[in-house]
Amino acid sequence: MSRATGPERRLLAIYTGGTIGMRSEQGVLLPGRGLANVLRTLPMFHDEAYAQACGLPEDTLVLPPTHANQRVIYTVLECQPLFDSSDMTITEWVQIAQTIETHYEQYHGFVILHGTDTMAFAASALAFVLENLQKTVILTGSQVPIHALWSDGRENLLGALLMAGQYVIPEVCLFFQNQLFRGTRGTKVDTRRFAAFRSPNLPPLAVVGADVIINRELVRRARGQGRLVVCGGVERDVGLPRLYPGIPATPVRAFLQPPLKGVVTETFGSGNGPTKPDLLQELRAAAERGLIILNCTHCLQGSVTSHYAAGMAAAGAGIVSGFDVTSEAALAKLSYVLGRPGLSVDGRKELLARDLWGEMTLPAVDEGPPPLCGSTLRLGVAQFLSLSQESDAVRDTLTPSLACAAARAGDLQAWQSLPQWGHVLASLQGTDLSLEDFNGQTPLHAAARGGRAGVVAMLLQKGVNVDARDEDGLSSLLLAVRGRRPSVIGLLRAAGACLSPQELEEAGTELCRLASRADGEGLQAWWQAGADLGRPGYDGRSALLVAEAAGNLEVMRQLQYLQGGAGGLALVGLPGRADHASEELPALRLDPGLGDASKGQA
Ligand SMILES: NC(=O)C[C@H](N)C(=O)O
Repeated sequence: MSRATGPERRLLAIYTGGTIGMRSEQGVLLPGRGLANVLRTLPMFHDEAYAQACGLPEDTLVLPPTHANQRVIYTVLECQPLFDSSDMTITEWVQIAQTIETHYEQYHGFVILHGTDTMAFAASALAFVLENLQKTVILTGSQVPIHALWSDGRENLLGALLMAGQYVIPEVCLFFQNQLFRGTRGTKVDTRRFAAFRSPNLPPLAVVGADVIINRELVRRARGQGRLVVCGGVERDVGLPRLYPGIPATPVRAFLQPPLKGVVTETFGSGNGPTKPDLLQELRAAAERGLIILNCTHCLQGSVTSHYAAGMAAAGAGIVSGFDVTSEAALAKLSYVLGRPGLSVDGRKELLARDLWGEMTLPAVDEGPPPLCGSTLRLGVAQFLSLSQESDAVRDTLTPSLACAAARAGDLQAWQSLPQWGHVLASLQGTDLSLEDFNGQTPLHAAARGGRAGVVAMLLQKGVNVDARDEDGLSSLLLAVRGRRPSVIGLLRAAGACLSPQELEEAGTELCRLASRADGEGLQAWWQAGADLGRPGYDGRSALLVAEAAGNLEVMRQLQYLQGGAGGLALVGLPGRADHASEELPALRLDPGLGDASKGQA
């Protein structure tokens, strides 16, 4: 991810329909034409004086200048026909992808105005079919038409334009209510509220408040170097049945018949389904015919596992686990994988089981040796760096990044034991332990972010600057808070690290967001870092009020306790692990009815 430079950024806004541009006719909402004309009348969307001074064409609009005095110039391409997104299919999404392909070289980024009802399906489909994507693509829309007095459309569209105009995030994303989600991770969760989307299994890529906070570690690198390619050959004969308790075998058999080529089954809990022999027999028979079955859970959060005998694994090896993929992304992935030419059934299953574009989290496997030792490539680099004087310049360039990578992997000890790293180690242990990588991050940032308490302790002991800020002004403490790293937070605080006045001020809104999501661990991290949990968010409400409004009783109790209000609750550190171990400790948890002796450990 990088910040876009240059005074003018050109975007193509593809308007496909959806509530954002709808008009009411005889009491119902219908897609409305002429969105660009509406935008032209709104000063936040168009600076007429600038457009005239530059002689911009009629169909081209320009936003007022950004903070960095950049201009986002955008052209609205209105599709014909416009859709309520309930009528959109993969055919339309492939057409949108082709439109992007046609105009790819002319624009820095793309915004797609789309109905919210199927926006998560659309974002997922685009994410799979746009290969070698190196520019930002953002879908947005609204719950209320943009021309209404009280509408979320203006904020969503402006946010999407500003994000696509100012940042190169080479992914298909979904922007709603100040949050930028990975397109394959979003899902619509509310029919009316402005916060209509969530990304239950992946934090947002960016959150927009007074500042734009980018979760850099989540943003994927541009895929491929080549030209953008649209994979139009997607399979349309795919289905998404949801199992329910007592589902008879007959409708399942009927559903699985040809020409269907693949299904995403929405199963219970962690991927379980009924174990009735006749039902399992239907699934097995379909798998043997070559029908591909991708199993995902109907739960909003969490992953398919093989913990239960009732798991779909009982149906035989034919079923592929979708882990924590959303149903929307699973369906798009199935269409994409089945549409790939020249693959065997097993080849397709193998592809489905892989995380292709960040759509799912694979279970942690035994990580083996830490990433910085043992790899042939890295040993090769080490050898190269320790060669001779000619390599000094290269070594100096690479050392900061290597130091950060080592710190993040928690691997300094293993590193020390490798003689080839002598050169690098010497510079790391020399005068400048605060070596900055290309993002301005120091090894302390990297270790804090990775939860490497052992490395943090070592670096602090060697006297690194505890308050160093990276290029975005972020401190190691803030990274540890965001990553919920209690041991690291403890170490940094003990070394005198403090959140900056600005970080403290912004904490209010973040605390409210965590409270609304019942994220006790996140709240505790802020508290541990010294944030005032009573600080109000952007709308003047405190986290406690937000938790109350959301009915999050446990969080209310936690907040009351942490703010010193409630009795009878205690913070309990996990036994025997409260010291500064070399790895991050599990978060402290709240247990009712225990003494508060361990609070100090937090
Ligand atoms: N809010 C919306 O956009 C809903 C509308 N029915 C659509 O998906 O097109």
